[in-house]
Amino acid sequence: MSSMEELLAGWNEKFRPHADGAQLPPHHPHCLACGPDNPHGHHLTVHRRGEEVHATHVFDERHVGAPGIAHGGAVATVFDDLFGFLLYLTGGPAVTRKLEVLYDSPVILGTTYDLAARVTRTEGRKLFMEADMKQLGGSRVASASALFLSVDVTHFNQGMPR
Ligand SMILES: CCCCCCCC(=O)SCCNC(=O)CCNC(=O)[C@H](O)C(C)(C)COP(=O)(O)OP(=O)(O)OC[C@H]1O[C@@H](n2cnc3c(N)ncnc32)[C@H](O)[C@@H]1OP(=O)(O)O
Repeated sequence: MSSMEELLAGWNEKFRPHADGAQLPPHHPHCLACGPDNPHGHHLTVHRRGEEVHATHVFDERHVGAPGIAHGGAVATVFDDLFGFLLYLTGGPAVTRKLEVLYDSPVILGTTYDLAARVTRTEGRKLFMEADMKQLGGSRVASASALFLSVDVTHFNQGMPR
């Protein structure tokens, strides 16, 4: 099965309503952040909590930037993908148009972090989102804001081999 077929497989299942507390399905098996079959991936597991999505995550040596510290791009990857799970609550596909990350403190490898994301405003096709990453029961280490734009499923045809 191609990655595109994997993305579209169960599309209706992905965008059906998900109960509060439910674990949300990965975008597709090889997704860099949430795909269970991607050996380089973050294997993010995400749950719905009310109108938010939540995850806990431990960055490891595959995500290293400075020694012992997560690469800023890896942190951004996790935020971007977490925003992608909010689409299961808003009910349709959208893609990142703008992503901004504020790095408050180094994200330390081997440490468990709590992440939460929410939609703050919608305006036509525009979805404005915010997220934060905190030490367990502790202070914020990073936050992010994003603009996603709703797209038709044909958007993803652009990834098909030519
Ligand atoms: C199934 C889901 C998986 C989710 C995985 C996790 C998320 C991802 O990693 S997605 C991958 C990364 N993102 C991408 O590849 C997207 C690449 N970009 C594109 O394809 C296009 O630019 C796309 C589709 C986003 C937008 O294109 P297009 O439809 O032409 O929109 P565009 O005309 O630029 O903008 C639409 C509206 O947004 C507004 N807008 C655009 N950029 C901004 C901005 N930075 N700030 C505020 N408004 C903006 C525009 O002004 C316009 O407003 P209006 O309709 O009121 O005039």
